Amino acid sequence: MKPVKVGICGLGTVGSGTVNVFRRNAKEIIGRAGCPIEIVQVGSRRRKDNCDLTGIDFSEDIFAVAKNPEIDIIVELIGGYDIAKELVLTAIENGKHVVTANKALIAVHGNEIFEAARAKGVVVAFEASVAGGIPVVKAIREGLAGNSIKWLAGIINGTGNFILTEMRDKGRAFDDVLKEAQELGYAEADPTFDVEGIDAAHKLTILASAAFGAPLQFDRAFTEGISNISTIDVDHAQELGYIIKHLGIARIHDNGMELRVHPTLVPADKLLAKVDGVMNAVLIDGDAVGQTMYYGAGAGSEATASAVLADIVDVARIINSGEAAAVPFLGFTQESIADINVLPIEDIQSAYYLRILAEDHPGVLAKVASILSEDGINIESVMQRETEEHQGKIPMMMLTHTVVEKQINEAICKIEALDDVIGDVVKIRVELFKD
Ligand SMILES: NC(=O)C1=CN([C@@H]2O[C@H](COP(=O)(O)OP(=O)(O)OC[C@H]3O[C@@H](n4cnc5c(N)ncnc54)[C@H](O)[C@@H]3O)[C@@H](O)[C@H]2O)C=CC1
Ligand SMILES: N[C@@H](CC=O)C(=O)O
Ligand code: NA
Repeated sequence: MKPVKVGICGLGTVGSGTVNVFRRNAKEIIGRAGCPIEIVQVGSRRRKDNCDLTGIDFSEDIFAVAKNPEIDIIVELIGGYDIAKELVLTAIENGKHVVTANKALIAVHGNEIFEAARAKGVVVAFEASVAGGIPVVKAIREGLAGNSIKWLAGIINGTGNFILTEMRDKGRAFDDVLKEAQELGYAEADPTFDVEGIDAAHKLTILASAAFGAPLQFDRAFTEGISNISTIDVDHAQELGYIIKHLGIARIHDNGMELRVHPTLVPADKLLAKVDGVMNAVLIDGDAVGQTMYYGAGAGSEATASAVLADIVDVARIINSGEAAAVPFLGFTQESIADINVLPIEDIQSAYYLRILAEDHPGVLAKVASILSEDGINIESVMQRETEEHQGKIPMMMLTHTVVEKQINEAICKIEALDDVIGDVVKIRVELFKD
């Protein structure tokens, strides 16, 4: 059988991992694909010492790789929006199939890229773009194809989860842990994408579209990062029986879908609360199967290479069996993809954790409680703690029952207007994983 020839663009963390794992596991990979596979060319700014390129042509010009007539599959591992888009469209224009780990590219330009690929009859595969090595795109598109998916929630940024875990367990400083995540190759080229939730929102956008059969709508996602999480809230949440995790949540309703990324209190006994370090996990609720969870390394050189190579195997099989055998890009045929309105964050329903700093006067708690009760918000539990940091003042932590976000925001405005209340009220959403 004719060998399938691969060109890799970008020899960084993931690119070098892909070459190294391919060299190590070529026999199994080829055995699974059912045809010979060869990495014939690598394009990148520079070679890497940790990667043996013997027998592979090296070029500093990634566009030369994308146009190389010998190549069947272009693997885009340069990252970013603009040049990556031009590169992928050039590859498609030249009749190449594309494998990419670039969630920014798919979340923002995916609709256009898929259209170009469909017109040219080539495949765009992107398993590595969401949750690194976890085969979660495959799980949604294929394994759960018999379900109506109701919601999904996931820890989908390895860097952010690594930072939160190290801060909580070892008391390490935010910047120090971020620096380590960068050294380990977990972080994005611009690490604000990790800590401000943009990377997680890219991934959630992709998961939601595959789960619900809608076009990609990254610009409508609600995004809040982890940079404002304080150790006070991490500690108080734990006392209340919760762990703070940075979650991406997508949920379908009759009038639209939720698409939101933010720090979230997760009950400590839930599996998601126990997902630590660079690990990712995605919990998916399907009407037939119920809840299933997918867990594994969300970032890192070889873990991500694992997903890139699985896509190469899939595409090699398609090359040999015909395009008709390919799973549609978002799991649904183009004709059945339908627009779904993304609900504004004010319309979502959630339980909330509130931290209110007040003068230590009698009756403050009663005033706060009466505002909440007048606004129809039930309190689940209250905790007061004197701290050395806040002499003469008293932080009050509250958990509310589920309400519409607009309602809690109005109550917070009234609470902040009380004379006894100091500064802004801290609000963190609580997820109970119910329907
Ligand atoms: N590092 C990780 O754990 C994961 C990364 N990803 C994604 O994989 C992609 C690659 O990430 P990394 O390997 O971490 O990045 P990286 O920064 O380590 O590697 C990118 C490589 O591409 C080269 N490059 C970039 N632009 C170029 C250009 N115009 N011409 C020639 N060479 C160019 C760079 O020199 C570098 O060697 C990104 O889209 C990232 O979001 C996805 C999952 C996990
Ligand atoms: N920067 C990302 C890499 C994988 O997608 C992360 O930390 O999760
Ligand atoms: Na994946």
